[in-house]
Amino acid sequence: MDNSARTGAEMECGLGKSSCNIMSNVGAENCESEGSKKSRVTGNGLKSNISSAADHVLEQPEGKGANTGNGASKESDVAAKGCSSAVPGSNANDPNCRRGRKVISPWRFQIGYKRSFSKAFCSNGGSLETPEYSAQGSSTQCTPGTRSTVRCYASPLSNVRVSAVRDFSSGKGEKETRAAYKKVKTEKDDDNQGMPKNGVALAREKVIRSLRDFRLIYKNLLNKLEDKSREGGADLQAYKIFRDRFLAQCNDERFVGNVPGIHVGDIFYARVELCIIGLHRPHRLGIDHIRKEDGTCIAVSIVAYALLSDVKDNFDALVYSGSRTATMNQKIEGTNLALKKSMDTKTPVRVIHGFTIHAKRNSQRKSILLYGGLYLVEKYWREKESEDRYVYMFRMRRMAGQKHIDIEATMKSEQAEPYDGVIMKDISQGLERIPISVLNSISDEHPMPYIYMSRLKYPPNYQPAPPAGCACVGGCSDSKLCACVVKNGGEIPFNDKGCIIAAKPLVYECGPSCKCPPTCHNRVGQKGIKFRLQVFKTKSMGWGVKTLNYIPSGSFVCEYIGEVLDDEEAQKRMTDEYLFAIGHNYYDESLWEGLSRSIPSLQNGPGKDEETGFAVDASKMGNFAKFINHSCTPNLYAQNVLYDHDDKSAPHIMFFACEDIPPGQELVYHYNYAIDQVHDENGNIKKKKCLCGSVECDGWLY
Ligand SMILES: C[S@@+](CC[C@H](N)C(=O)[O-])C[C@H]1O[C@@H](n2cnc3c(N)ncnc32)[C@H](O)[C@@H]1O
Repeated sequence: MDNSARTGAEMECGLGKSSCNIMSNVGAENCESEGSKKSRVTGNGLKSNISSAADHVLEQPEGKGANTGNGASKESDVAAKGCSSAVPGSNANDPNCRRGRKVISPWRFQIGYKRSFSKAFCSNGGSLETPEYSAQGSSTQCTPGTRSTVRCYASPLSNVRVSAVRDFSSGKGEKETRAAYKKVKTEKDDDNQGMPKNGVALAREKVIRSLRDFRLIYKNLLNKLEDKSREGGADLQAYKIFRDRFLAQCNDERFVGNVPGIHVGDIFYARVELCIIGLHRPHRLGIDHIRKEDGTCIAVSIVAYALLSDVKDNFDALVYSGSRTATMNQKIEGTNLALKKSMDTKTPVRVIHGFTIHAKRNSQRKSILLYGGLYLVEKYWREKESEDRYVYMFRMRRMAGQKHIDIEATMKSEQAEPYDGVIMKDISQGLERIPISVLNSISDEHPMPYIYMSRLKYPPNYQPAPPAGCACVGGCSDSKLCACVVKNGGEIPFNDKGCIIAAKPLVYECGPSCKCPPTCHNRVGQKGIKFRLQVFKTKSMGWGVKTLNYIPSGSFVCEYIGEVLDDEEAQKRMTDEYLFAIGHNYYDESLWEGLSRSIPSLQNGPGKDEETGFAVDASKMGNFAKFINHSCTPNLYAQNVLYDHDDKSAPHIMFFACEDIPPGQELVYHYNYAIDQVHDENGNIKKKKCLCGSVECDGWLY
């Protein structure tokens, strides 16, 4: 069945026309469990017939393009013949020739040592409060020697004009700038000041991290100032807090040419952002310069404000009016002289285009700063501006050979506000403790419909024995009298803030058989989500999940929910994007090396239980965790947890934060696919490029 046909069938079900249409998609067991079906009226008044109290069919809003399905599946799949040759003894019918499954393992950077989340890495001691980003708070954290003062440039504003230059598009200009650009590249080795590749990636990561930290501080500050009519200068205040707090991240180095880590086409939202990353250091002046050893000054960057239409029409060629005071005639001195020197020495000048756009939804004005790349000053002249006032004009041309910038497309994505495009208020339709909204600010696509469940669905004949619970009527503590503490190797695995103390092959939470109260701090993952999370459309990896709250390291984030399938059934499934292999890896030395393994039930090696394999399939039924993407530098890790049964072959997969995660950050874990071990239904090795963009990316998802 193709995707569009499938969408049609599920919509019919969602509209309550036929409860059985969906069966062709979600498996016959739904039809069989008719007796347990509940009819639910969903948020928008549509009805869905569902197979358990915890299930929801997600409706497809009319006319929306869900038939494109999982955007991720369109990405770079490369199939290579070779199951039978590359993997010895394997072919499509060989049980070793498996399709893709993620496996549970701790965050890989923990391997080799015990990482205590709540003590060493939870900067907030597990507090759910976002760390305080205030000037006062941070100044006490810095010794005077490490603090620096904020540079405030109270100099007169430079006035900039961008206009079309009639004789400017000749081939000659382009040839000259191309040659000059080549020369710069050769002299500097590359666009990144001759840095090695890894250094470039690190520089990029530093830029991204700095901007993220600054924006968080700025946003918090603006929220606090809201009642006080948004005092001016909040950007500078935020900058001061940022510098106090993250001095090491500030780039005070002065560069001629491109600044490592900053790409042509990058967008910024405040002048101080340019200072932070070292693209243009003066906060107000339009021209930045450096002093050479011989004492002469050359200009290295300018900020050129203009109307959006002018920027669109004259991106490659602009006329910049020099720096001046409001009343005086301009002179060739100071930064104007520096710009002239750049012309004389053919020194490339970074140009940052500044303009204003209007957000689509509320027409609010938004200032944008766009890094346009390197330009050469070609010519300057004196021009009469009014009766008794003269200004200097500098004609600049973009050096050829640089990345093309599609201004229209850039503006379109910028016009969509970050919180524009919430297309579903709650994908869980009330099944989670906190609604999970869905945001798509880049297209009108909706997630592929699926049955929402907040609890695992076990195979019909699966009936594990209930666990022997503890008898701690008054609550559990680290005592040998608590059966659950003993099962955990002598300690409760969580601190009193509910943060996991260390990754372990297996964690036993207290469960329904225990006598302790629901407030027992050995009940964490079973209580469900406690942070505001959002499913969102990513630029290149289909859907993803991000947090809207600050998540302290070690916190429980969510469980991976889907249908629990035995291995045989899992092998039959055609889609494996959402398959999670469980219960297989307690004894894998490479995964748990150095981590606490003192779990009594694991001491005697694999038992019969663990030989039976299970997988959780979230393709047709599951929660929002199915949308969490992979990253080679994850901020979540998957933890085996047992609480409602004792069967180690089918543990719950619970995600915990392995670092403090700021609001707005995408949630990601390491899928741990074995490279070249994923096969399609014909036995061919399947390969997929990893698009996580991390500095330490391994290159391949599988
Ligand atoms: C469990 S799904 C994650 C949600 C998925 N993005 C979606 O839209 O439904 C796993 C699939 O997402 C895509 N994906 C996740 N992380 C990725 C990454 N780092 N690079 C490339 N593709 C990724 C791949 O297509 C992968 O098979």
